[in-house]
Amino acid sequence: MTRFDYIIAGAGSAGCVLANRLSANPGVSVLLVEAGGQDTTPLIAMPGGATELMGDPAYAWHYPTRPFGPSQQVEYWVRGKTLGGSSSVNGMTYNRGNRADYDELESRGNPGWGWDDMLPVFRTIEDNALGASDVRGAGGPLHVSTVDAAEPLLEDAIGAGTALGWRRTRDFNESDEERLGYTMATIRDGRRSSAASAFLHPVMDRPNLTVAVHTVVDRVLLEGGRAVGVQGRQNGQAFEARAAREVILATGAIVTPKILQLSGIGPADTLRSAGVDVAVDSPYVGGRLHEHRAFRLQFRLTEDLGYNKVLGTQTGQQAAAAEYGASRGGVLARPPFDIVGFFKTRPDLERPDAQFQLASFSIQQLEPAKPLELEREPGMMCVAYALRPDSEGSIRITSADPDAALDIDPNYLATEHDRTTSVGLVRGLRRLFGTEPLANRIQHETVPGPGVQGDQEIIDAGLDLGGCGYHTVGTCAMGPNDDDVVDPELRVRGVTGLRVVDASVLPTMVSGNLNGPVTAVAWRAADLILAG
Ligand SMILES: Cc1cc2nc3c(=O)[nH]c(=O)nc-3n(C[C@H](O)[C@H](O)[C@H](O)COP(=O)(O)OP(=O)(O)OC[C@H]3O[C@@H](n4cnc5c(N)ncnc54)[C@H](O)[C@@H]3O)c2cc1C
Repeated sequence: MTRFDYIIAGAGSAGCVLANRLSANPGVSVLLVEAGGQDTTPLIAMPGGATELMGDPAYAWHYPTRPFGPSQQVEYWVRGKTLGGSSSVNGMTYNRGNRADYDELESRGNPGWGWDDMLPVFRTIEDNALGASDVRGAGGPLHVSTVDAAEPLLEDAIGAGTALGWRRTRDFNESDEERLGYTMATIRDGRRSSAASAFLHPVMDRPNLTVAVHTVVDRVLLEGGRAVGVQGRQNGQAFEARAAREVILATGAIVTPKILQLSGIGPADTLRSAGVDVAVDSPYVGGRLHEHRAFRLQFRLTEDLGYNKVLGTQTGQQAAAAEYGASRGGVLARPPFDIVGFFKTRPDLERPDAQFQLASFSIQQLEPAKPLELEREPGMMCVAYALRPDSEGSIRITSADPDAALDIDPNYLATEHDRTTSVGLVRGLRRLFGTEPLANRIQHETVPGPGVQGDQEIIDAGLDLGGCGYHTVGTCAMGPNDDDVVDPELRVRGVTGLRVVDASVLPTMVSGNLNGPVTAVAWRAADLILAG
């Protein structure tokens, strides 16, 4: 059996940062364990490969949820399964969330997580093409740029937003007002900047860092109330490794609570009914889950504009690939969503409560765990969600067998806040698409369609035709109370030598997409771990 100072489970957004930071001291040995394989496929570096990767079981996990909504559909929650984790398959939109999000985290009893602590972290990790400023970083490992596209259709969409009073911006992270513009993304010069390319590959040759791919962690080894290692399978064979200092779970907000529960740390009733001995009765492991419910709107265009024509046929795809190969340019060098915007669903709000992302293509009805298919006719798609949902779902094991399906209950739109905000956001987006100069480009709404008008109809359509935001948080949330899963230093309560560092530690949703925030959480967590 092998022994290391630190074992990090999961080489995703958080795990790659931790591996980089913890192995910086050559006197410390680090094992990074990843269930997926190497990230060598060119589809990862090419931004346009994201939609293909999401449907490919070699690079993505597909976790089924409980049936929900009017049609009792089962939804598949996608996560990255390779070095870089979800940052290798995600949509690359770069948002950090705002001052108020982090200040709230701190005011809930988590010292050191407020904006004044986190802004310097973001500035350290960023290499923003807009250059350094009071609120931006340059020269850091993570490449970020605003992917402009001076296309008439997109310009008209931005024009409609500014006509509604939303500010046009090139840096969404500068302010928290109503704003829209071309997507700021973890892309530079036509290449994705994943957590692996930014933080892991540059240090892979350190002799004190071991990276074990195709290695699944099933359980944390506990001895006398201390985490002493991990147990799992490597290429199908039993695998065990020991940690002299700490085990750190960074397997993401779906799997980290699963591993804790399989290790006997979780709600006693869940563990007992799954046949797992209870080591620590920790009631909120897997609970307090928050996820964005993304509503989808689609529109038919009056002219043959947008990407359906280019990417909807094999010839068009080949031409786009040739353009990308020749110059790393064209549509495949862009993030899936061209425009991002934030707005208020009610004028009296202090800050935006809705986010949308707009693409100049439209998709056929989603099929579980299948690549997206584009429509043939010209269309635009918009996905949007209530920024800070407070409905609480859960993730529970159903058996002591690590291969058994999880019980994932999204519990979407369970609160009045989430329902009202979601209805407001759909109405706000219809206003955007009905405003000139964009209105002139729109023939009609195809999804959910003009017949869907009442509040309940809008909510039902969002549940049946929308999707998850891929932003699960809260399942091992930090907090000051005895029953919070981890303390503000991300140590798992009830045992020693064990931390959680990934999206699951955030007790509330940050206002936006999650890759940037998780990267920053991991950077700060590394400081805490190194400080002992
Ligand atoms: C399809 C998709 C699109 C997204 N789009 C965006 C976007 O545009 N912008 C944005 O900011 N955010 C986006 N996100 C969200 C963001 O990427 C994630 O929130 C973030 O990457 C989560 O980081 P993490 O470290 O918590 O987990 P992950 O990055 O998911 O890492 C977890 C890692 O653990 C590994 N693992 C899982 N189980 C085991 C096991 N048992 N043993 C060992 N290893 C295991 C996984 O393979 C993975 O590599 C998207 C996410 C997805 C899935």
